[in-house]
Amino acid sequence: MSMIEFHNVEKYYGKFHALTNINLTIEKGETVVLIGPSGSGKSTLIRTINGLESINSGQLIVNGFDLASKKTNMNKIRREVGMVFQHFNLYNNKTVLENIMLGPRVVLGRKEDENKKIAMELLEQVGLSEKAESMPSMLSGGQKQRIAIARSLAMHPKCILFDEPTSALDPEMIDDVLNVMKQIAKDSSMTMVVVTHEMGFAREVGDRVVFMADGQILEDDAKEEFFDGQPSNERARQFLSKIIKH
Ligand SMILES: Nc1ncnc2c1ncn2[C@@H]1O[C@H](COP(=O)(O)OP(=O)(O)OP(=O)(O)O)[C@@H](O)[C@H]1O
Repeated sequence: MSMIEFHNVEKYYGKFHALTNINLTIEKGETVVLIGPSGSGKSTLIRTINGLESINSGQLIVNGFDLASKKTNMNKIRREVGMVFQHFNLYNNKTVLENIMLGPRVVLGRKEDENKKIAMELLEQVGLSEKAESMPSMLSGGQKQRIAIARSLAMHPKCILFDEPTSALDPEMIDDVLNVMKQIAKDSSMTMVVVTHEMGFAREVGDRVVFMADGQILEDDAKEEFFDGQPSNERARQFLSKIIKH
């Protein structure tokens, strides 16, 4: 069974056609990088996977569950599919440790000792053990994003969606966050869908690159094909040469 399957998916915002005939299958353990110009529908696509946006037609299956079916428990989908946002979305009135422990305590009922142990291990994994008792306002953007990643991992998701996780960061913070993401990508059991312009990340740990424009998927290639060959789509080629230049 694949982790994510889009079949002929359409999405409208009012009359605006945001996603057109999306067909995309993502296997368990794959890291897929989604690229494309601003407004091409990348965020919309990624947000349909955990139900933050609904679809208008077609079929979207996540870990075997049909998201359009009333029988599907969306809370279960959101437990299994984590999300990391551009602007972190941490609870600013809670310590770093509390930010990480809250979801597992409330949603999973994880016992306090075990919850704390897992949270501390994750803080170590993202290189921020010494920040456990800090408030998010005391952290840099890159540190906040690493905490947001740890918080997502604490739920033991099967899949994590990353929506431009480094685009709000100062350049010197970006590598710290990408390194944490690369570590996660190397864990072969985790499925990752990443909207990013960081082609170094795609080259190093991506399995596939998907190019979108105007709400459509115009290119879906294995990484080697995308970078070492040439995307067959003209717009994808132009986009690639533009982002690689900058
Ligand atoms: N809630 C909404 N209501 C109406 N239109 C929307 C809404 N959200 C997004 N759109 C429109 O849908 C299109 C796709 O937006 P989306 O955010 O998915 O693109 P994107 O590729 O992620 O862009 P960016 O790289 O700038 O974040 C855009 O034209 C946007 O204006």
